[in-house]
Amino acid sequence: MKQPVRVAVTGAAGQIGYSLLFRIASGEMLGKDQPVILQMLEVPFEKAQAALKGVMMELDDCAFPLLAGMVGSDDPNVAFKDADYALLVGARPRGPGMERSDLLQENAKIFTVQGKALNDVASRNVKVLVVGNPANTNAYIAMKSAPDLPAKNFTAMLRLDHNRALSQLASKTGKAVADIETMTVWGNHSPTMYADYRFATIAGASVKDMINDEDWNRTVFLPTVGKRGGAIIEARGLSSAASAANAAIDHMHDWALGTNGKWVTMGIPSDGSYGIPEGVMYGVPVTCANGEYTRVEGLEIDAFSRERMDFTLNELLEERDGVAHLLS
Ligand SMILES: NC(=O)c1ccc[n+]([C@@H]2O[C@H](COP(=O)([O-])OP(=O)(O)OC[C@H]3O[C@@H](n4cnc5c(N)ncnc54)[C@H](O)[C@@H]3O)[C@@H](O)[C@H]2O)c1
Ligand SMILES: O=C(O)C[C@H](O)C(=O)O
Repeated sequence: MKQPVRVAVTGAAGQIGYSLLFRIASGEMLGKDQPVILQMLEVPFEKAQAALKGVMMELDDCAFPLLAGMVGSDDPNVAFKDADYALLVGARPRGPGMERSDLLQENAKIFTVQGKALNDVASRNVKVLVVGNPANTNAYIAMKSAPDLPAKNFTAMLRLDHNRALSQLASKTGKAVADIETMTVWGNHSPTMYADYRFATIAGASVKDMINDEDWNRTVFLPTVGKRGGAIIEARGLSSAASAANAAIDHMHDWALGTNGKWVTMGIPSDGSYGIPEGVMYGVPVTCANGEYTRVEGLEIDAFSRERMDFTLNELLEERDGVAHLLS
């Protein structure tokens, strides 16, 4: 049996937490041979702490063979202690009619505190995934607040957008989701994201040629994928939870266990390639192996793609400027 690893999850009593924790404890994230210790963080309010206790009681009641221990806390220094993985979910979610920028200031403060705590107490190899919105900028803030940890350890979740794009393409082409390869989503997890199927293939054939409808790409596909989060909020009255938890599982699973050469999308700090300034937390195609991600390099960027990639970049640069005062 492997030694247990420590998985910290913030916002553990929230909607996404409720869809996420049981799957981590059952081995869906890190493998059916990997014991885990769950270290769960919630806000220091009676209602949230009581709800967290209830979640922990239910985790107990599942008698998961891989659940080697549990910690519930309102202190980031306890929840992140020696953490090997940290899923930063806890944040205020967007309600109907709200844009992510409305949440920026409020949530930014959370991620300076949590970045510092990760810096102080987490494993030096901790893999951090930020889910709480605005995810890219929150990940950027956490990374900047943790100067002693490698910047590459901090990532933002674009996987839900990636999965949404796959489903739309499967439906359009009448093919199976599992058969679609080399799809990506560039930029910010927001409606400005650029879901790009120019390189995507199904059984070696080009998806772009198969669809052969640039108007559909621009007027149906891109807005559908980009605004899907808002559409779900309108329909449910709450932001996506099970699909978001599923994407978080996919992201961490692939980062830890590898993608066998398959492309997935991760928000990672830019190295300056594709004209994205260094350090910006930007969605790009990656492959994963041996616990590391590697950016897919050298893709051709045409004029339309450049425009879309710069548009989402500019939003990220504005968000970055909006939180600069918290990082000085
Ligand atoms: N990146 C994505 O693709 C994606 C997708 C869906 C939702 N989200 C975001 O995920 C976040 C969580 O969504 P949810 O539906 O679970 O919300 P929720 O309100 O149901 O749960 C959030 C939980 O976080 C807790 N929390 C708030 N601040 C905290 C802090 N400082 N430390 C620890 N816990 C804290 C709250 O008490 C609450 O229990 C939101 O920001 C939402 O917008 C991101
Ligand atoms: O848009 C939101 O706030 C919810 C979430 O980010 C989503 O994409 O479903």
